[in-house]
Amino acid sequence: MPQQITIGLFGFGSVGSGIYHVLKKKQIPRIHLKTIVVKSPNKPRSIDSKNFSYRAEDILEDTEINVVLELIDDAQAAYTIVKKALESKKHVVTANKKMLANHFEELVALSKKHKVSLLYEASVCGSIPILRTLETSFAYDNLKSLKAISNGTSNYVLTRLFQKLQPFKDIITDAQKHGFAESDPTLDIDGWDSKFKLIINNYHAFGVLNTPEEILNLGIRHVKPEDIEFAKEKNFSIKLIGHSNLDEEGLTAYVAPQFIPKTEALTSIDFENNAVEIDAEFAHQHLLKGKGAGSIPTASAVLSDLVSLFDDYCYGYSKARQQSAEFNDEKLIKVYMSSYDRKDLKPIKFETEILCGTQKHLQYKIGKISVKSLKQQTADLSSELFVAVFPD
Ligand SMILES: NC(=O)C1=CN([C@@H]2O[C@H](COP(=O)(O)OP(=O)(O)OC[C@H]3O[C@@H](n4cnc5c(N)ncnc54)[C@H](OP(=O)(O)O)[C@@H]3O)[C@@H](O)[C@H]2O)C=CC1
Ligand SMILES: N[C@@H](CC=O)C(=O)O
Repeated sequence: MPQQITIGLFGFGSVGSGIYHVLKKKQIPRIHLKTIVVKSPNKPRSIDSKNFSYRAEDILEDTEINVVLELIDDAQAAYTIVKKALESKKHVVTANKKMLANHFEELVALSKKHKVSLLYEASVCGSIPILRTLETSFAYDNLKSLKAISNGTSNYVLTRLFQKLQPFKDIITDAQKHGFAESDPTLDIDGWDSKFKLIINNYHAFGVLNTPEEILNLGIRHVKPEDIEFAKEKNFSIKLIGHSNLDEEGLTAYVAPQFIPKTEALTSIDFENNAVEIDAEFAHQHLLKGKGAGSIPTASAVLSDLVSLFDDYCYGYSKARQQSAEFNDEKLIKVYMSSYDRKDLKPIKFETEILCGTQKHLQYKIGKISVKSLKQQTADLSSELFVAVFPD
């Protein structure tokens, strides 16, 4: 158990500055923030520039620093930092889901080899303690499904679009101002960020480790006013969902917008809030909800990881040890797709076509298709097709 936590912090953006202020406010005994490393020497800062260094070695080669907080927006640079930190036997707390999803196995193995903790609660659903909950409360229950609204930016955009018609890019600008969006917001709106989070969730919930390449991610970029009108008329909301379902045929997992009946709890999750709906064999249904993005709420998850180091906390990965579920993308799902141009609907071939229709100038069709086929058929689409999962 470390007697003293001496922190080296990488990044002073939305999350990095958040944890700085939280630590300053809490003044926790035996926790000392020693060094902050950022990238750009000439950037205006909210605190004195003498607080900053620009050399990673100032943290990585400082033997007094025993904990690295990795809170930067560059997944490749983060990988290099985290790898070196673990190899130097420093504990790591990170919020970087893109880095984790791409290097999961290697980094977890490194942390075990060097007997240090690698914690990342903030990487999935901001302030919601989902990973700790899966690890502790559901470690020996059998999870049947996990549905997550895990991207605050997309949920913020959809909430605003359902409130009133407004330009998509103006809402993204607001999400950036609030510090919710990734530096590259296409990660948010095209479902990549949700996919990285789904990969992390799946490992803790089902013991299945997917690669980013094998998971379908569809986003909300092409949602149109008529799609929203259609949803409202039918008493649905539209949410971007990371959906994982385990049955005797294996684990089906994908990220896509979904039409959700207004009677379901997930429809009430608005703005940057996130939620995770779990269905487990013994515990039945649970819903965790809370702020999924933003400076201070995300910092709270970083803080909880940090203080847990006093108890030598590290993840047990019990599901990975217990289960050997196979990933299965052959499952058929019911899908809605729409475009102003009927030609855009043609290239996607359903297994079974159920319905074709129009909503003002919008053409749509609904049918059944396997997750695998949908992934293959939407891979190189250049059209403005909006695709969403439709309830059975
Ligand atoms: N924003 C949010 O709500 C959430 C973000 N996350 C994750 O947290 C991480 C940080 O996000 P966020 O705070 O929003 O990002 P920001 O863009 O607000 O800040 C990024 C920070 O990283 C620094 N940085 C970038 N590259 C380097 C480098 N090579 N060495 C040192 N510092 C570097 C930047 O330095 P400089 O200031 O000099 O430009 C900046 O301070 C990301 O992985 C993100 O996905 C997770 C949950 C929620
Ligand atoms: N960009 C992300 C930040 C938190 O992970 C989001 O919008 O959810």
